[in-house]
Amino acid sequence: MLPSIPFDQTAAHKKLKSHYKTISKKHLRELFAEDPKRFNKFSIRLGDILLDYSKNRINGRTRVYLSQLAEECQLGDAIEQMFTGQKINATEDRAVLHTALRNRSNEPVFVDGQDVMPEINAVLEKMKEFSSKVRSGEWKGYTGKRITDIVNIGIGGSDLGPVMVTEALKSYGKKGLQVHFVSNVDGTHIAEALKSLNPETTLFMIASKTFTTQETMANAHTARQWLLDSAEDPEHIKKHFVALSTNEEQVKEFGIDPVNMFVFWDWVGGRYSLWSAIGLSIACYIGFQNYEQLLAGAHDMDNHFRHTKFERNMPVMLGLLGIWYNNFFGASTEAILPYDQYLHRFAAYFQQGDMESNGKSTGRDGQPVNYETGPIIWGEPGTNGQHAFYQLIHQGTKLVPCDFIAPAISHNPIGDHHKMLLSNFFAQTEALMNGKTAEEARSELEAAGKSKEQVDFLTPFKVFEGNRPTNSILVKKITPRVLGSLIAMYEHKIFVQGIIWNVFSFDQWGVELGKQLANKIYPELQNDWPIEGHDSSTDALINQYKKWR
Ligand SMILES: O=P(O)(O)OC[C@H]1O[C@H](O)[C@H](O)[C@@H](O)[C@@H]1O
Repeated sequence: MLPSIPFDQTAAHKKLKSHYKTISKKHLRELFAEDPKRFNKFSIRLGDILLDYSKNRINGRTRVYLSQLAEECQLGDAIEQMFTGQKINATEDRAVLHTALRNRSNEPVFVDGQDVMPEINAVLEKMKEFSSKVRSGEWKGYTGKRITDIVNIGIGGSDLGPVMVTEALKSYGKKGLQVHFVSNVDGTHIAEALKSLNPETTLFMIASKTFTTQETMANAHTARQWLLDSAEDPEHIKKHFVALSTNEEQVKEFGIDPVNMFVFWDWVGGRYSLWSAIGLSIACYIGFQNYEQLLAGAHDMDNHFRHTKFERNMPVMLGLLGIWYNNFFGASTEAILPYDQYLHRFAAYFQQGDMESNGKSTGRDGQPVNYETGPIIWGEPGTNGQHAFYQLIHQGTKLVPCDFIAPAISHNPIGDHHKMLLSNFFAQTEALMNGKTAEEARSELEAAGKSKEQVDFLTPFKVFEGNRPTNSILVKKITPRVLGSLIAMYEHKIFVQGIIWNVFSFDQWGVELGKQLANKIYPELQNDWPIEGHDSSTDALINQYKKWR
């Protein structure tokens, strides 16, 4: 059982609160001037990943207090509880073992006294065999042709991870094999996906932990009908449908041969499932060896997280810095800004990862928390974001701590593109930190030949306060291994924060209400009679819809 320690009542919280009064008056420029070794002090290197967190509004003392906060909240014990299969997801009475899925050491991990590694390895072996058959063309469709297109049908965690990773590792993708993702119950999604596909060469992966999710089941049935419209004989389904799920009964009921089922377990959270059978589309697309590298990268980060003291621990420091801004500076959002077009779904992926995990307001003691918990996560790749929303980050009234991520080596070294991209990456964090003083703005305007009146008028608009905190995550190259480490780093950051905020990070009760209400309204839409019984707004909207459809 995880401890339940209200974080705002810890001694470290008190210290941080009064320390904040000093630090918040300091400009990052001053902090850098005071300490020439700042980068050395506040950066961590792990293999091909460098985390520079020196451009944060902290000094050595801040880090000491933040680490004390983690100690007081018994983070170390909580980490051990997760890795050793304790049922830390208490509201669902489940262990949390995505780390076992990528446990390349193969050391036993026990749940209820049973080692889970043999079954994990068996599924990985099955994924290896299957993916190599699909890639080599040995796996054939109902007319004997090789598979050219994989359609993953799933939503939430059964979609976002595979989408993000296959996009991020596109340069490792197999030629002649396309992956498509259908998630939305909006018929447009599947209709558009199927438009260009040939049933003879298309393989569907029905990805659903529960195999009861409305959207996924609706899309899966539509896909099955689409296949049968051409293949006719239901016997052919087994050549074109596989299931990735924990629910064997429902898979059978749908008509997928259990031989074509890739299982995982209730101790894999949906938003942490790309390391499980849910990763099959990834393994087929980039090849099993590369998929194993992804797992290995995550395992590297797992080891680092589990065995490194807090002050040198990437996920711990990222988590603590997030708490520093969220709970002491009052920042309510965090931006993730990858300077890598391949990572264009990275922020979207962690919107679910973070917001579904820590978007909670009940403490582990069952009491409402009276402090802020999970932030709003958002972001887009640079440099696009610079021309869209960076104005607010630079000069708006809100504090937006940002993570900047970039690879030193591009997969597409065309001309000077990468140098231009990276010059923007470096320039942005520098500008956010330093800002521009009124004097600097004035002299720039004067140098540009502006009149005295123009200089007086324009100067206030050209001033940048700076002092905007950023983390820079510079990696050598976005390889499967580096990506695996990056994903695991953010997963563990979320874990750290959930422990300290005293919430349960691995359930998602908040998603249920919408589902329940939609299920109630769905039958009301089956006829054209006006309805009543909801509030006046909902009644009127439904009735207008019935008139218009
Ligand atoms: O994999 P499934 O059982 O179909 O669930 C898909 C998704 O359903 C819900 O929205 C949950 O909140 C998500 O965490 C989950 O990933």
